[in-house]
Amino acid sequence: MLSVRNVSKSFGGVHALRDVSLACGESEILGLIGPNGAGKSTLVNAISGVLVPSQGHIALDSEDLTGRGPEHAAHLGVGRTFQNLRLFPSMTARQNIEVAHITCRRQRPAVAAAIDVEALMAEYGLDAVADRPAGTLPYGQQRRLEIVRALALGPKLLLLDEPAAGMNDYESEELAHAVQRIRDRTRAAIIVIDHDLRFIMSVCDRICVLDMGEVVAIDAPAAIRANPKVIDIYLGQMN
Ligand SMILES: Nc1ncnc2c1ncn2[C@@H]1O[C@H](COP(=O)(O)OP(=O)(O)OP(=O)(O)O)[C@@H](O)[C@H]1O
Repeated sequence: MLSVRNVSKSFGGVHALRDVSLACGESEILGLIGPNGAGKSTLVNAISGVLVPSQGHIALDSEDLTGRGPEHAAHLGVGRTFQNLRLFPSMTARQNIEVAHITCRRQRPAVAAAIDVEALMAEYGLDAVADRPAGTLPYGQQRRLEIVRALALGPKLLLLDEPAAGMNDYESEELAHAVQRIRDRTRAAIIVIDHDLRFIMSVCDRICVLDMGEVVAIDAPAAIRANPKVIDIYLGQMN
């Protein structure tokens, strides 16, 4: 279980996160929404060790993640995708995935043994392009490759930063099913950031709304839709 306790982060005079607390349990899909600049990416960066919080604590099960760096987070089973893709472009698709699988094998060999990299690539339609450099693949395949790479880490916690960006309705519906399948199979805790409210409402068990670095509400999708503060922020976009 992920626990974020009283986390704040400032960049100079900008308070990107103010006293944020939340939890995400095994097999839970938690959405993270909020207007541009609300602090969503900052929170995910703090959880994945990319940023050191100015205050507060982050833990996965009993292991402290606070400011320990992205490698430490990966070793503990925090997998993530990025808003702007961050694959190793000159390595092949398979090599990108193997790097994550090796990390898992080193730290959690039993988990790694249960992951079949070839089967994962086939499931996500990447088997035919496994030997092509990642940077030469079409955008949609690169997005799927990032997800497969995160899965090859055997994540206990999976962070998906705008996975539906640039997708049409059909693709985002497929993605919603894929994310739920991942949860059912891996029992990972999953945090999803996205601006596509329909996607978020359909895929998440609970949703956390951030605004100006603060948690406005954390609740089930139906309650979020009916929350006056949230409606105010989204100016009627909820329905
Ligand atoms: N490295 C940085 N240096 C200075 N300010 C930053 C930095 N990263 C984020 N900020 C600021 O912190 C605030 C929160 O930004 P953040 O990117 O976390 O928001 P977001 O909710 O992810 O927004 P978006 O939906 O546009 O991606 C913004 O005011 C942003 O300008």
